[in-house]
Amino acid sequence: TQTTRPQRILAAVQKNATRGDPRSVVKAIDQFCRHKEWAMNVGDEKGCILDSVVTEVNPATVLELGTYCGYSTVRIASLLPSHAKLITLEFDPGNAAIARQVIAWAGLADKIQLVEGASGDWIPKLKEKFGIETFDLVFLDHWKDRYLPDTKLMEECGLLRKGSILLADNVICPGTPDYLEYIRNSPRYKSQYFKSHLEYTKAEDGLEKSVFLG
Ligand SMILES: CNc1ncnc2c1ncn2[C@@H]1O[C@H](/C=C/CNC(=O)c2cc(-c3ccc(F)cc3)cc(O)c2O)[C@@H](O)[C@H]1O
Ligand SMILES: [Mg+2]
Repeated sequence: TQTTRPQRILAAVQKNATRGDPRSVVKAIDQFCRHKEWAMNVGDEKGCILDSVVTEVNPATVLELGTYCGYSTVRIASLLPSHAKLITLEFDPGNAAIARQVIAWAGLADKIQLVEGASGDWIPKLKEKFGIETFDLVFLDHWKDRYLPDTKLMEECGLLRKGSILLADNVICPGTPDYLEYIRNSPRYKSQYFKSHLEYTKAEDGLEKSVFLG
């Protein structure tokens, strides 16, 4: 019977990556997606920008919206300080199951809390459920038409503090026009665009980094 793309990505990790070595997991997925089968991971080029932001922010608390196969989850968690926590939300059970195994292979399960559910349902519960005050860094990479409503929801739920960083993937391709318009014109954010390319292609894409001003 036919496997799914996430299942094929996991197989590539288990075949080519070293258990407990997050960078080898990242490399195995990038090799597979560049040479065998494209997939919507943030990828190696935008991944380097993600790495630099994570390193600069050195966050104690991270929220990721849209785990998919766990590529960016592993990439971010591999750079976090020992006490730091990453919560990642994924509502597709199949994708969540694959991501858990990718995260386990990387040896990062103790740093990552994968919550199987929809961002709209879970954002209002994160404080009480996980004892989170605010997030130092949020990585947005889920359905593109949900970036704006979920950002407003995070504001309303008091999950952002002065200095919290939002990093959004795909602001050009597929594009998040309503989010960009809001975040670039709001007096409550200072934004910066990092021009790059759509993962594993020559098409333009980029990341938008926004600081919440309180
Ligand atoms: C809405 N609330 C939500 N709560 C929890 N999880 C959610 C979610 N929305 C989506 N998800 C999950 O995130 C993932 C979805 C990601 C959506 N990403 C994209 O559509 C995307 C798409 C492209 C893309 C670009 C060009 C192209 F030709 C085709 C695709 C590139 C990317 O980098 C992308 O991130 C899935 O695993 C889905 O189940
Ligand atoms: Mg993306």
